[in-house]
Amino acid sequence: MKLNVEQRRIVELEPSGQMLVKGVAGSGKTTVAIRRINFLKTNYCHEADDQILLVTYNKTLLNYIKFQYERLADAEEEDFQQFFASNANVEISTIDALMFKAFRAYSRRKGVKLEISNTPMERQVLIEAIHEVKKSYPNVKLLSPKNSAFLLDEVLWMESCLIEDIESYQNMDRIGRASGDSSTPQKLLKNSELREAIFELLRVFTDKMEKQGFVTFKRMNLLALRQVQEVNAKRYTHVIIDESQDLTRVQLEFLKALYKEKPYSSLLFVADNTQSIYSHSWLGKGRPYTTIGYDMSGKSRALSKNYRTTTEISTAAFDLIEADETIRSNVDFVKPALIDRHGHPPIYRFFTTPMKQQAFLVDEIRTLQNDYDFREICLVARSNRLLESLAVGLEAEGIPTEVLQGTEPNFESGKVKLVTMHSIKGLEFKVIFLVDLNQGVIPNDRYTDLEDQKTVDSDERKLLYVGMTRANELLYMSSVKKPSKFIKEIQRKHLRMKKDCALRPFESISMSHYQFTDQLTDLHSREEVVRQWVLRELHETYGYPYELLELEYPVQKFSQRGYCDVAATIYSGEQATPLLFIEVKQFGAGIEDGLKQLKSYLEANTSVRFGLVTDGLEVKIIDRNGEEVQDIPRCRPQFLPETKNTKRYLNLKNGRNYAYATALDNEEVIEVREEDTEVYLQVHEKATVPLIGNVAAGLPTLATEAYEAKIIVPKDWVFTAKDTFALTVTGDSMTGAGIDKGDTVIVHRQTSAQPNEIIIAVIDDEATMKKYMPMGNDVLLMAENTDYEPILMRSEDVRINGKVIGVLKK
Ligand SMILES: Nc1ncnc2c1ncn2[C@@H]1O[C@H](COP(=O)(O)OP(=O)(O)OP(=O)(O)O)[C@@H](O)[C@H]1O
Repeated sequence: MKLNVEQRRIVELEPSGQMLVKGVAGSGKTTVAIRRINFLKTNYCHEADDQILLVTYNKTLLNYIKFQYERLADAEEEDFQQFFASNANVEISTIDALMFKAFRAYSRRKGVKLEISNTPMERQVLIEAIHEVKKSYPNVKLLSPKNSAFLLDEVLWMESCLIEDIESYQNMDRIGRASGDSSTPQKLLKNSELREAIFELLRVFTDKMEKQGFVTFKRMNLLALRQVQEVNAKRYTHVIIDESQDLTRVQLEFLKALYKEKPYSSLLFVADNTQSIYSHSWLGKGRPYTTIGYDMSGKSRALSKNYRTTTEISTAAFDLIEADETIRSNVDFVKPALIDRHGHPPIYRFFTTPMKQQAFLVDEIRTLQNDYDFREICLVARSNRLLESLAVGLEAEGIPTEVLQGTEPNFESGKVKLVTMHSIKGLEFKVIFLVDLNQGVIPNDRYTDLEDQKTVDSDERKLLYVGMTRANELLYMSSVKKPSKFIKEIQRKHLRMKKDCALRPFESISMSHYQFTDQLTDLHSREEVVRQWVLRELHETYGYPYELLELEYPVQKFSQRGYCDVAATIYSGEQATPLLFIEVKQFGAGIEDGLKQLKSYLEANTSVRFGLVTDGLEVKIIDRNGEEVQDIPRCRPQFLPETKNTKRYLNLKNGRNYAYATALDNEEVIEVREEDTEVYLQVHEKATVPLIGNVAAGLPTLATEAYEAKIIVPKDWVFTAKDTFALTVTGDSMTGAGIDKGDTVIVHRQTSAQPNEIIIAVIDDEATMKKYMPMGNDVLLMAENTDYEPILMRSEDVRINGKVIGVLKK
C-alpha cells in the first residue's frame, strides 16, 4: 500500500516531544502508527537503551494489528517481522497488559496481595458502604441502595479520573457524566455536601474492598500508576498511543510516566474523538491536552480521507454525526473527506422476531458465500451473550463461526467472525452485519434513569458509528421488534432494503401525503400504509410518474375477477399495458399469501412481466415465470404515454439539461427529469414565466400583464419569478450555444452581466441576443455562429436588458 502525502509526512515527522494525529475512521491512523515505528527505529534510536512502545486499546486490536502487519511484512518489508520478535527494542502491547504488570510489581514491592473484583461483588460492597456513609450524611437522598449502579459508576469514574482528594472532586467538571438521580434533578453541584458524601463513599468503599483483599479494575490502574511514579519506570524513548481518545486519565498519566524524554524522543497521541465510546475516557470527552500537561498548538496533524469504506457507507454513517451537535462541536472533530470508491449502499432490515433475523443472516451469508470467504464476514452485536446465541444458530445451519474475544483470535480461519460493538473498534471486515439495533439495546437503556440522555445518546451514537465504519464493502444493519431511534437518523435515501435492489426501507407516510386519495375506500386500512410506501418508491426511486400507476387493477381469470393492489403500466403507442403487478400485505403480516395471489395474477395477464409482493418488511420480486429476480425495472422514457408535451430544457443557471414535460391538457402540470437519468425530480415550488414576445423585440421596460403564454418551471430554475420573462428566438446567431430559431429563452431582467454570459442587449433600439465580452471601455458582442461577425461597441452604447438563464427547446 502506498501512503498518501499527508500520511507519509506524519510517518516521517521529526520527533519533537508530544504530537497529535487526529483523523476520521479508516483514514490510516493505525497504519501510520505502525509505519512510524520503523522510521523511528531506523532514524531516532541512537542509544542502546532506546525503546519504542506502541500501545493499543484491547487485545483483539493488538492481535489484529499483529496479524495485519505480519501480512504486510511478508508482502512488503522483510524487517517488519522483527517488531514482534521478543528481542526487538520495540514493544507492542495493550494498555491493560502494561498496567497489570505494573500492578503486580506494586503488590510485590508493597508485600500486599490483592485480586481484581467483579461487578456483583463491587455492588454488594458498595451497598454496605452506602449504609455506613448514610449515617454521617442522613440528608443526602442519593445515598440509597437503589442508586447503587449510578454510584458505583461514579466511584469508578472518580478512580479513573485520578480524583484523590476532596478538593479535586468538589471542583471537578463532570464532563460526560450527568446529574445522577432522575427523581431529584440534582446536578451534583460543585462544593456541595452531596459531593462530599460521595467522596466519603469512595473512601469507605475502597477500604472495605481492600480489607477483603480486592481492588476494582480502575483502582488496579491507580496502583499501577503509583508503581511507575514511585520507582523510576521511564524507559521508552518513543511512545505511540493508538485510540488515545478512549484512555482514562490514569492510563494517560501511566504512559507519561513510562516516557523517557530525550532531545530526539516523541510521544505520539493517535485519536479520533468521533470514535470515543467509553464514558470514562478523558480526552475523548473534549478535554484539552493541557489537562494532562501537553500543549498541542502547532503539534497536531489531521487525516481526513477514509480509505476503508465506500462513499455509500461513509455517507450513511455520517448522517449519525450530523444528528449530534456534541460530536461536531468537539475541538478535535475532523470532517471526513470522501474518496471516490463506490459500492452498495447499506442494507437495513427490520424483523418481528429474533428467529426471523437469524434466518435472514443464514440466507444472506449463504448467498454471500459466492463472493466472499467466511473469514471476510463479521457479525457485530452489543453483547457477548447475543453473539454466543447467534453463533450457536449459525453453526446449527452449517456455518462455521468464531467469537472474537480476548485470547488469540485467528483472523485467517475460514469462519464467520462474531465480535461485540466495543471490541470491533480498530478492526475491519469486507462484510459487516450489525444486528439487534433495537430500542433499549442502542442507546442502552441501562442508564436511562441515571445519566443525562444527551450524553448517553452521544456515546452510543458513536458506538454505532464505529460499527458502521468497519465495513470495507458491504454493510447490513438489522433490528428486531423496535428499531433503535438512531436508525431514523440515517436518511432513507442512503439505505436499501435488500441487496442489488434499489428499494429503500419501509417508512410510514403520513396520511396527508397519501396519493390517489379519491380512489381509496379506507384511508386507515393497515395495508394502505404499505401501499403508499410502495407507490412513493415507484415514483421517487424507480421514476414512474403517478399517471402510470393504477390502483386495484382488474385481473380476469376465467369467470373470476380479482384486483391487483397496484399496477405499473407502460405505453406502446396508444396502448397501455401492465408491466408490473404489486401485491401488498399489512405491515409485518408475511408475504406467503400475497405471493400465491401475485402468481395467479401473473398467470392471468399475459402482458405483465414482473410481480412484487411486500408487507413492508419482506419483499419478493418475481418474473412472469415465477422465478425470483433482484429488482424491478426503472421507468424508461419509452414507457411513457403520449399524454405529454416533452421538451428539452437547457438550464444555464446550473449547466444541466433536463427533460421537461407538461400535461397535454394542463400546462400547469409539469414533470422534470434530469437528462440521462430516469428519476423524476420532485417539483416543490413552481415559477410562472410569461412569454412576452420575441428576442428582436427585446424586453419591455415595464412589466406587462399582456403575455402570449405562460411557462411553468421549477422555482429554482429562476432567480426571482417577477423579474423573469420568456422570449421566442427569431434568429440563428446563437446556434453554437444550442439556441435555435423557434426555441424559447428564459431571461432574467438585469442591467449588467458577467463575461461570457448570454444577454439580451439593446443597440440602437434594436434587441439582440449575444454572448457578452467586456473589453476595457468596449464590449464585444459575440454570436455563436461563424456566419456572424462579432460586434464591437462602446460600453455606453450597449444597454443590457437581461441575461438568458434557460432555453426551452422547440
Ligand atoms: N494510503 C492508503 N491507501 C490505501 N489504503 C489505505 C491507505 N491508508 C490506509 N489504508 C487502508 O484503510 C484502512 C484503514 O486504515 P487504518 O485501520 O490504519 O485506519 P484508522 O484511521 O486507524 O481507522 P479507525 O480509526 O477507523 O480504526 C486499512 O484497510 C488500510 O489498509
